[in-house]
Amino acid sequence: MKDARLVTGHVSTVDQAHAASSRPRVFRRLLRNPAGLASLIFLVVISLAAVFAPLIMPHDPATIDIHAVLASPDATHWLGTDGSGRDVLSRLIAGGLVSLTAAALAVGVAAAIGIPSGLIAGYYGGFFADGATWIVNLLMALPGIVVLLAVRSVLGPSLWISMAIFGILMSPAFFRLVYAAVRSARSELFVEAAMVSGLRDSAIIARHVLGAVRGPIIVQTAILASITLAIQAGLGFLGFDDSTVPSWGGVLTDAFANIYRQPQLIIWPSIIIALTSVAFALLGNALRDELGRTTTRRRGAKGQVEQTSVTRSASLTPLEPGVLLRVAGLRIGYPNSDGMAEVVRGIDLEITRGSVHGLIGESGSGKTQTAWAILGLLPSTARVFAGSIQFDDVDLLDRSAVSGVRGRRIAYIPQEPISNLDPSFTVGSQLIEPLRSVLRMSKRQAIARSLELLARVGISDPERTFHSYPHEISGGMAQRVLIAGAVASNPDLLIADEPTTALDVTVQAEVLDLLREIQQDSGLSILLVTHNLGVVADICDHVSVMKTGQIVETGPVEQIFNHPSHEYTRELFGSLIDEDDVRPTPEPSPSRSDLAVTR
Ligand SMILES: Nc1ncnc2c1ncn2[C@@H]1O[C@H](COP(=O)(O)OP(=O)(O)OP(=O)(O)O)[C@@H](O)[C@H]1O
Repeated sequence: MKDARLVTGHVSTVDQAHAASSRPRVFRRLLRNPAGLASLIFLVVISLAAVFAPLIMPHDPATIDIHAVLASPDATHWLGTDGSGRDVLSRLIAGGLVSLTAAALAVGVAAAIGIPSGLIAGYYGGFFADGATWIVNLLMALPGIVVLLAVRSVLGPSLWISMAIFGILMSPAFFRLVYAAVRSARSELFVEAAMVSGLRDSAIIARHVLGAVRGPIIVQTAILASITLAIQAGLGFLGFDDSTVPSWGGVLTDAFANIYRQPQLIIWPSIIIALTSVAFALLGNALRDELGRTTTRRRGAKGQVEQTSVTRSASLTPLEPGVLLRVAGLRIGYPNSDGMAEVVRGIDLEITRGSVHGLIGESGSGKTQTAWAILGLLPSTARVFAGSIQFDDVDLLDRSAVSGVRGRRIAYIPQEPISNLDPSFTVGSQLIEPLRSVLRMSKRQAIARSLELLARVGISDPERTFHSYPHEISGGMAQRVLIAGAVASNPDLLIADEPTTALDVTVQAEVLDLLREIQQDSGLSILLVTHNLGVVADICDHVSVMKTGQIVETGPVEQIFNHPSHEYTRELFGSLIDEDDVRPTPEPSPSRSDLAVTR
């Protein structure tokens, strides 16, 4: 069952990663897509004609010729003349600039409002999201045409004002799309990993979240441009635009007015508007085909993790010498229909400097909740209603304090290595990112440090791994990469949550050896969350046994293994006999003989 889950997850991630890695080739693939290529060529030609209109128009589009009113197409006026004797071809060419600019204005206004608000609301949630959603619902409920009529009666007929208002009315389309995509991207493990690595929210949004919504935004823009062009022509027909400025809508209006006297006039603006709208829609579809695979991202195995809203409840006292982390009387709960479901029920835990402390217990016993509480990354719905977490002299229940040490003095190694790497970026790019923004290294320094770290975690070809995408490396290598990233800042405490669960048995052994070697070389402390007594026996100095939110037994590994005092611990030992995933004794690996993390 566990294997099936892992295999499924791996395939999914690889597929996405593969799609993501080919993003730079999206444009080339678009050119190979017949509909994409045709629509792109058409739109480029139309845009160039609009921009260079003064050079290619055969007549002045505003010149009225009362001797040639509603003339049929001939050698002088290729598409005939309108009701005022103006050259239709020239007016269509000149109107292209107005119509395309007006469409761009509406889409630009919609994007400028909808995208940032969707990003902020999706990423932070809370009051802003509630308020923004309320406004969006209001905008969607407004009858657009009535609003435009009201604006016209107050400000007069102006295509630009009408399109700007129309842009505001269309902004919910962007908001809802971006909001949903960001909520989804927000729960990706690689976004959580970026938070744990200490990156600022703005950097996470710009790099990981915006990347996830970029595809849908491009597609939505193309579709809205198509709609806006049609609407713009309709507005002209209803008399919302300025009749002195040539536009496709204006030409269409004139053609309708003279439909019985010169029916062919209706053909030209209709064709150009329809073709341009279709070209935008086809381009959007082609882009969606190329980018679509990268937009549906797999949700992480853990629940959605947000900045925790915790309540401090205990004052801190100095830690005894040698103690690095002290958790005292910690209680965590989640509101439910019965009041509060307590998932961590008053635990005490001490981690001494330079030791490996195992936190073991059955699934659901509260191990991960304890680890996330230490990292300050509990879900927003979690309530810490008693206790304290003190790391050196830092109160980890203080949000601003914990973000100051997370990614610097406290690092984290997750359970599913591949899912914790963003498939859109190379390994190297993800390693240098926190080094640059958290440790303020120059790009050159960060690259050198990353290569050095990759070598030190036993990767035989650091240069190649550095330039690889996550789907191009194995799970074991990905975990080594994450370990390299975690120890990059020379942390004092490393929290490893089931770091070997997603790996096969031989790789598990290698990763455990690596962790132990790094710990011994650098003297950092490790809190190792696991459900595997074999892992505890392998590398832990101390162990705390958790059951239903409580620590039932704690002490040196030898003591607990030789003289387990709690019945539950004895049961765990009983089950160990049945376990088939106890690691074999590893062969010494020459590639890691030179492991040493510089401090
Ligand atoms: N967001 C949440 N809302 C409500 N309950 C939650 C939430 N997250 C976790 N829990 C509950 O908290 C309890 C402890 O979960 P936790 O993830 O810490 O268990 P665990 O010991 O790490 O288990 P595992 O080894 O399976 O990861 C579980 O009963 C779980 O259902």
